[in-house]
Amino acid sequence: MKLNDPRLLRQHAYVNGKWTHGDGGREEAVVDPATGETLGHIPWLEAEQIRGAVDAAEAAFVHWRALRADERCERLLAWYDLIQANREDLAIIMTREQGKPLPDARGEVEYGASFVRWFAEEGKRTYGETIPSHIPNAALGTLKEPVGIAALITPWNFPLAMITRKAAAALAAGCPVIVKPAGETPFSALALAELAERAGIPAGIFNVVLGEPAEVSEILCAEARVKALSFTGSTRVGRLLLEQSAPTVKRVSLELGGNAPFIVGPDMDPREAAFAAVAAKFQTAGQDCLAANRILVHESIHDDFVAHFASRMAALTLGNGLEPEVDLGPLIHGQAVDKASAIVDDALSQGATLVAGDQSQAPGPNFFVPTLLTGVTPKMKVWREENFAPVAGVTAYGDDDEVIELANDTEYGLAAYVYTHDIRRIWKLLRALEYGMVSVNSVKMTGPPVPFGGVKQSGLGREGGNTGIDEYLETKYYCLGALGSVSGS
Ligand SMILES: NC(=O)c1ccc[n+]([C@@H]2O[C@H](COP(=O)([O-])OP(=O)(O)OC[C@H]3O[C@@H](n4cnc5c(N)ncnc54)[C@H](O)[C@@H]3O)[C@@H](O)[C@H]2O)c1
Ligand SMILES: N[C@@H](CC=O)C(=O)O
Repeated sequence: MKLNDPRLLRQHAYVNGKWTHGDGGREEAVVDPATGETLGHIPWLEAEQIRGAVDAAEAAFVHWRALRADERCERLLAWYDLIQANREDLAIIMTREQGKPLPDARGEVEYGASFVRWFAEEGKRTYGETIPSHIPNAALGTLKEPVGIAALITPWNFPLAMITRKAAAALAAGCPVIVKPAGETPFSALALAELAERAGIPAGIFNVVLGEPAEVSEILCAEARVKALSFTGSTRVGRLLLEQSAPTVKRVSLELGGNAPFIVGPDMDPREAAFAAVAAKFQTAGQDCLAANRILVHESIHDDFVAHFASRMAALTLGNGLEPEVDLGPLIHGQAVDKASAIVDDALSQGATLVAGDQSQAPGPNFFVPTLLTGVTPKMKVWREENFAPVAGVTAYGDDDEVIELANDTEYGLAAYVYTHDIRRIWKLLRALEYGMVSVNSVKMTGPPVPFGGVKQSGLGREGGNTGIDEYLETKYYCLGALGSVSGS
């Protein structure tokens, strides 16, 4: 891989400020999903080494939490500056290991860095409260204290931003972190570790452990010294980790799967709505928790919408993300392609219509040609499951009550899109949709100030915004009694 700074491509775990081999000699290859080329190898750490990361974090916590908030802020801003200074290398690493087009990877680096700057500042605003006392001669209040060691387990679809959105909040709050990135995309995490070290974040505060996923997660969940677990990934694994964290009663934050409805009202210009729906569906080749999977179009404009959607979709270029003009890269691996094919086959066997999506045109084994299905119904897998592929399903509906029922007919509740200019309809849908985030007439909805997260089986807690740091803080109540006469208490 050609980088301006080759030292950013690390092939070791990073524990207690040291680049670490696996004691057992186990390793995993990291493969470019566009070409099948092996980009490098990462070690799998053994159980004792994972516990060693917890020992290191425990020792380092004492000093990190004792720093003033503005001192932690300085280190985080130095990290932010280094991420920005190395953004092109970080984007290349990401495109090679994840497959997304280079402009999207640059966008993710920018997005990921923005959380570091945001939380560097938020760390200075972890205010406690003064409580009007009901106890004579006492002063009551709260302090905010770091929860302790945080384990951060992250997915492969956003290999950098899903780490910084958690790690920056935890570090700003005064917590050390142990990051377990996805095995498919470890190099972005390791490059972040290299830059954290250069930024002066002390040994033991930002650790990256690598290993067999179930093994590593089990150890981190079972460790009583790990006080918080923040996971982004599938609902299936999220449930498992929640269960594994129960015996040690951890603070658990879960950012899980989505199956977003995209609702188009009868008043919409079908072309405008179709272009927006294409943008909301095909980002990261559909491998996005916010992907507009279930497109619900009012029956009066359905046919026009579908025609515009199909022609916009046909203009998307599928290919290696390093090549210019590519809109969609590959899927992460062959199983993802198999899953997408099975979902399309299931829909067709139940009566859906394939408007476009000729897989014989795929430029390589991990590529999936953007696919449009109409006549999608709630019985189909393309409705029930998060397809995580460039497969769009369209369903016609008759009125607002019907579309609300359809949109909520899923175990997921992450994000929903609404396209209409009718203010009464907007308000009705906004209130009735069972989602953590509702975006009206805008595809873009995320960013540092946003409380990102889902309801139902899409997760627990919120990341980002003015509450994201709370996931890593404990509230300590104090009662100072016997103070003598306290004016106003
Ligand atoms: N809500 C959000 O903010 C958000 C953001 C990005 C991705 N996601 C979701 O992530 C999923 C895609 O990512 P993915 O395929 O990497 O998810 P995944 O659940 O398979 O993996 C996520 C992480 O868990 C680890 N893991 C996998 N199996 C495990 C097991 N049995 N025990 C413990 N750990 C295990 C993986 O190595 C990885 O680090 C989608 O469902 C997507 O919607 C959600
Ligand atoms: N696009 C999402 C990631 C989901 O996969 C985000 O912005 O967090």
